[in-house]
Amino acid sequence: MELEMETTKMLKANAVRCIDIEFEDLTYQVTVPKQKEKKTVLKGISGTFRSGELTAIMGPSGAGKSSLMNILTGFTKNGVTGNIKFGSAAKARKLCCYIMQDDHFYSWFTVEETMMLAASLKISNNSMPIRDRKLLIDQILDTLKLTKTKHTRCSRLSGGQKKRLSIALELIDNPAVLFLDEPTTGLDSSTSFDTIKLLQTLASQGRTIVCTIHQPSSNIYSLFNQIYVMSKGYCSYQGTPDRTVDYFKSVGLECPPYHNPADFLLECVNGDFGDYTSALTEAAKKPEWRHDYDRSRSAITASEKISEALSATNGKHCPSQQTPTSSHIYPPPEWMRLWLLIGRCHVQIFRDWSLTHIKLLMHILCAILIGLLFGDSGSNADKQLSNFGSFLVHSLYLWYTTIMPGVLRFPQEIAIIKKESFNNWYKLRTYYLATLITSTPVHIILSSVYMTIAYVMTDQPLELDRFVKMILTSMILTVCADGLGIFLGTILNPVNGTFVGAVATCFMLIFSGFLIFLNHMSDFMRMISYVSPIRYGLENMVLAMYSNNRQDTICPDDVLYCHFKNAATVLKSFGMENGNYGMNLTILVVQILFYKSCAYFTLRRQVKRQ
Ligand SMILES: Nc1ncnc2c1ncn2[C@@H]1O[C@H](COP(=O)(O)OP(=O)(O)OP(=O)(O)O)[C@@H](O)[C@H]1O
Repeated sequence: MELEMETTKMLKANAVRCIDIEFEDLTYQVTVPKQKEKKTVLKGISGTFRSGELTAIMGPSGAGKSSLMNILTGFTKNGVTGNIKFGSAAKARKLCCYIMQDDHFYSWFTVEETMMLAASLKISNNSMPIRDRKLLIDQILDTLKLTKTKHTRCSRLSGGQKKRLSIALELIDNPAVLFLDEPTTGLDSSTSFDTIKLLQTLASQGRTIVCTIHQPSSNIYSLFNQIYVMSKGYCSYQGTPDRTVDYFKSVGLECPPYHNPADFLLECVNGDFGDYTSALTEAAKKPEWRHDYDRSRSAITASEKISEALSATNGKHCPSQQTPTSSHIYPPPEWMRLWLLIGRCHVQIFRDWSLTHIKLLMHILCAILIGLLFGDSGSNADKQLSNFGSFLVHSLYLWYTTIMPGVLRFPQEIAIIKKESFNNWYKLRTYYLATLITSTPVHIILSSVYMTIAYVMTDQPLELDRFVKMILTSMILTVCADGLGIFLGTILNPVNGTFVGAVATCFMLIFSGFLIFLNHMSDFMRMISYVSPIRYGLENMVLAMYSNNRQDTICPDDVLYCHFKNAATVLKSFGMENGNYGMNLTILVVQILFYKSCAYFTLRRQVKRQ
């Protein structure tokens, strides 16, 4: 009761727009590899999900429940025929939100912070000032019994609290239609009941709420307004829970006394009492079993009727589909969302100390270790070959420590990105840009710290232009590694991504011009080496140190002959005398743009995938 009152209070500020979903003769075909004929997943099903009602889609595994949800939410478009109508709304997709089975949040944020950010991403300052947004959040959290967890980090919430937070986040902009994929999975019976009761309350205020559910208990089953049963791609029943037993009796299936009708229903469509699929499919088409039988005979629209009923019984208001909403909530402009997402990424970087602090510490320690290992190789004419080796170590170290986290970045976040971009929190390109804007400075800082320490410790010439060129090369090479890493992360799973990343790095190393000098490669092999970013990085480090009239290095007194004393000799011996620093840098930048653009398109493909 208290729950209902609070929800009503919240919704006074934001009236719900009533949207009925009607679909007719919906067919969905998929191509199955190695099979000539297409597989028909949905076989001409029809139905209506009314606003103000809570509908459960039930059926055995493989019946087509998720396929139906994905089609209605707009996730699946290919292979679908039939008509789908979302009331009178032109842009139906924008009115729905989809709460997926698993609840994914950024673990470093508290419930309140997550809600506040979602509110800022969904509601512009002009349509609701920040003070009102805070009030709205408090009301939603109160309604969903999450007030006590306001300052708890999302990762520490229980399963039921996570589910309620998922719902709370989507309630911020008061969607007209909510789809939920198995909202009770993983919850105990009491929490499951509370969750469905909450959905029932939210539906009774005018929303259209549709969820898939497996084997609900009898008390949960009775909370639904409509049950839509699917079996083998057909609709086997669409009616109220209380008429289920009579319905199955009409086709000769008698429910034993004291048996949960939901269990009986599943046993029937599972074929436990024989194959009744065609009998049930035919019976389900009869209007008298449909839950909206009376309404379909009435002249007034369903929404108006619900609106009337709600006004009469609960005093709640549900505007007609033709009437605009009483309150206008506008999303903020995309640049504002970009700003907010940059803020979120920054907070995440600083709170996830493993991401930045450990990396920084490792870079410092490794630079010192490598510095100690190579000693005065930068100035000692007898150690110039080792100095060349140190450049390869720098290139490889920066490349490897960047590409691997890159491979893992998006797979970890894909579920959150999918959820947030699908539910219109932001456009994918805004999110992608925000991650690039925040991650690039981190790579620049980390590579500069590493290279500065290594440069000084290996006794390289203390000339500003050479130092700047060295730092610039290491920065660009690091950002390039990040580009390839995220590209691999968007096309491969983490296991394959790390494997392919490691193999690609090995080949880039082979073609870098150190293990086999560029002038020792055949023309064809040298052409392949032009693909390797490590080649350009290494060549640029060598050019930064040895080109532009570099003074001879010092040959120690105890060494008779130092072949690499002269910088020109070094360049000639390694086949880099014709190298062009600016050109190499440009090629690296082009590679960065290529990898990062490809990564965006592959990420978009992944996000759009079911
Ligand atoms: N893109 C696809 N390619 C091949 N088969 C598919 C595709 N999409 C769905 N199917 C097949 O269609 C059938 C229905 O799948 P769907 O996921 O909709 O079932 P479901 O009722 O949601 O099952 P569950 O309850 O186990 O999640 C399954 O046999 C599935 O393998």
